[in-house]
Amino acid sequence: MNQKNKIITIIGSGVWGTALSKLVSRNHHHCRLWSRRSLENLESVIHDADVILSAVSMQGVRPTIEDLQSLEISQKTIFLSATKGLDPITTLTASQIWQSAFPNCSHVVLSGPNLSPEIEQNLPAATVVSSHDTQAAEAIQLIFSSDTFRVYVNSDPLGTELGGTLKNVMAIASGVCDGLNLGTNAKAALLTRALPEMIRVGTSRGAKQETFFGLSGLGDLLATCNSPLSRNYQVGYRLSQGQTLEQIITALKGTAEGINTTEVLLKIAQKQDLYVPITYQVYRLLKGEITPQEAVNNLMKRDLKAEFYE
Ligand SMILES: NC(=O)C1=CN([C@@H]2O[C@H](COP(=O)(O)OP(=O)(O)OC[C@H]3O[C@@H](n4cnc5c(N)ncnc54)[C@H](O)[C@@H]3O)[C@@H](O)[C@H]2O)C=CC1
Ligand SMILES: O=C(CO)COP(=O)(O)O
Repeated sequence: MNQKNKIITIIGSGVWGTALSKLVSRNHHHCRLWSRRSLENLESVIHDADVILSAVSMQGVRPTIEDLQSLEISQKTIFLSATKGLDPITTLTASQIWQSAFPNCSHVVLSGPNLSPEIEQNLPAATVVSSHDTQAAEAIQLIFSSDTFRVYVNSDPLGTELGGTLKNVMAIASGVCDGLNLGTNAKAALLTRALPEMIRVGTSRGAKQETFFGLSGLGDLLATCNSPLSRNYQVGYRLSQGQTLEQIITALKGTAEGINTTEVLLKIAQKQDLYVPITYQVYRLLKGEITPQEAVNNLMKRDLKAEFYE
C-alpha cells in the first residue's frame, strides 16, 4: 500500500476512536470518524477507505459487522481492530469475529499501553500492531508512527489482543488494591501473579507466551493497573470505597470492558480447567458475593504452593 494520504475510516467515536483519529490526522492522512449517531451514512464513509478501524466497545462489534456486511468492501481494505474485549457468547476476541466476517481481507490488531487521555495530550507512547499478514501490519505501523507514537509490529495477533483484554480484569483488582491502601508490596505481588494468570489463559487459546512479556501484555498491565485514568482501575477503586457496581457504571465516563471480560474469562477458565484465582475473586466481587477485603483475604489464604509450576 502506498503510504501517502491514506483514507482511514474509524468506526466508533468514543474516547479511543477520537484519540486514534487525532493520531491519523496529525500524520496527514485523511480520517473519517463515524459512529452510529453520525448523520453521514456508513456506506459513504467506508467508500474507498484504505483502512477500516473499529474502535467500538465489544458490545458494538457484532452490530457494526452486520451493518458493514450489507455493503461493498474491497478486498484491499485492511481491517484494524482496537477493541479490548471478549464476546460473551462465543468467547472470541473482536478481531477473531472480524476475521470470520470478512475472511478475504487482511486483519490487524492494535493494542498496547495507550490510555487515551495521554494519547490525546500527545505524550510519548508505544503500541503494537499485529497480524498474520506482515505487509498489512507494516502498512498500519507507517500510518500511525510519529515522534510521539512509536509503533512495533508482531505476528501474534491473538496474544496481542488477549494481553490488552485480560489485563482489564487485573486493573479492577489493582484499583481495589490501591483503594484499600494495601501498599506497594501487595501491588507488586498482584501484578506479578496477574501476568502468569493471563499467560495461562492466553497460551491455552493458542497465543504465544512471549507476546505477554511485550507492550501489549506486561506493558498494558503496568499502565492500566497503575493509573486512575483507567476506567477498569476506577471500577475496582470505587468498589473498594463502598460504591455499588450500578452506581459506578452510571458515573463512569466510557466503557470498562473488564466487567464483561471477567465473566467471559471465568467461563473459559472453568471450561478448560485453568487456575485463575485473581479473576475468580474479581468475579465474586463484581457479583456482590464478597467484599473487597474478603477478596484480599481469600487470595492470601489459599493453599501454599511453589512459585512456578506447570
Ligand atoms: N479509552 C482507552 O484508553 C482505550 C480503549 N480501548 C478499547 O477501545 C474500545 C472502545 O473504548 P472507548 O472508546 O474508551 O469506549 P467508549 O465507551 O468511549 O466508546 C464506545 C464506542 O462504541 C460504540 N458502541 C457501543 N455499543 C455499540 C453498538 N451496540 N453498536 C455500535 N456502536 C456501539 C459507541 O457508540 C462508542 O463510539 C474498548 O474495547 C476499549 O477497551 C483500547 C485502548 C485504549
Ligand atoms: O486499555 C487501556 C489502556 O491501554 C484503557 O484502559 P481502560 O479501558 O481501563 O480505561
